[in-house]
Amino acid sequence: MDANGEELAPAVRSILSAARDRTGGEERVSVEARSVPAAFAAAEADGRVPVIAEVKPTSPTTDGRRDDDPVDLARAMVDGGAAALSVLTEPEHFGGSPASLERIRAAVDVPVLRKDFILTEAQLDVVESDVVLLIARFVDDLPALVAAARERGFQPLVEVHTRAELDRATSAGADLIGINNRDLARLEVDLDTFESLAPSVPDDVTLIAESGIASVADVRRMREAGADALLIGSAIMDGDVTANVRRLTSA
Ligand SMILES: O=P(O)(O)OC[C@@H](O)[C@@H](O)c1c[nH]c2ccccc12
Repeated sequence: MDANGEELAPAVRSILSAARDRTGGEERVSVEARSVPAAFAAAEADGRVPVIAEVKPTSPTTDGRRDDDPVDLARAMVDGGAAALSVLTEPEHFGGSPASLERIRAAVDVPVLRKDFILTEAQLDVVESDVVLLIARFVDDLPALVAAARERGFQPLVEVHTRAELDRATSAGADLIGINNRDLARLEVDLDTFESLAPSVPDDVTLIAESGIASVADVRRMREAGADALLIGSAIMDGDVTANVRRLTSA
């Protein structure tokens, strides 16, 4: 059971137990972050839908695995018009690594989000990135971790899936919020999640729709519901990533 009083999917329990075992960095990092709101505004000014394209070699809900060089994938996504990138650093269930993120961030000039299951302050010190994901459902002291991320120069992206988590995110001072359409208890995706929570998000928050966005119609649907940007993984990783990003950013 977790804080929501709901049993998590076995894959998610395994992810969390691995995350609890991972140590942090030795030294506190200090980041000069590339601005996410500026990157989204630049995409809009250029007529592109702001998309955060995700380098996700595999996942518990994906068949198979992509073994291309993550730097090649990242460059191809930027060529297709991605406003920012998300890079999985979770090694055991998503095929990611902090080293891939470091190489990708050195190779591109868009903001890079570190996608991982960060539970402790020391885990922030593993690698530099422009944005770090903090999952409201799993972080006990959200205000403390949001503050710790900002002290290091990161822009914290707080991920929520319910109204209660959204309230915790806003009271923790989050100004970059992602609504995850995937339910981590059952691993099912439902785009209604974004539509039902978005109206309760304060106007000054930069709001991202996450997961399950597969088509141009899905992109339009999330934009109409108030998404400033979209976080898209599987639909981009499946096939020609440049063409996929181009299609989804021109929606
Ligand atoms: O592949 P999708 O359905 O486009 O989803 C991307 C992203 O939202 C998803 O990978 C994700 C959302 N929140 C997470 C937390 C950890 C790991 C992964 C995720």
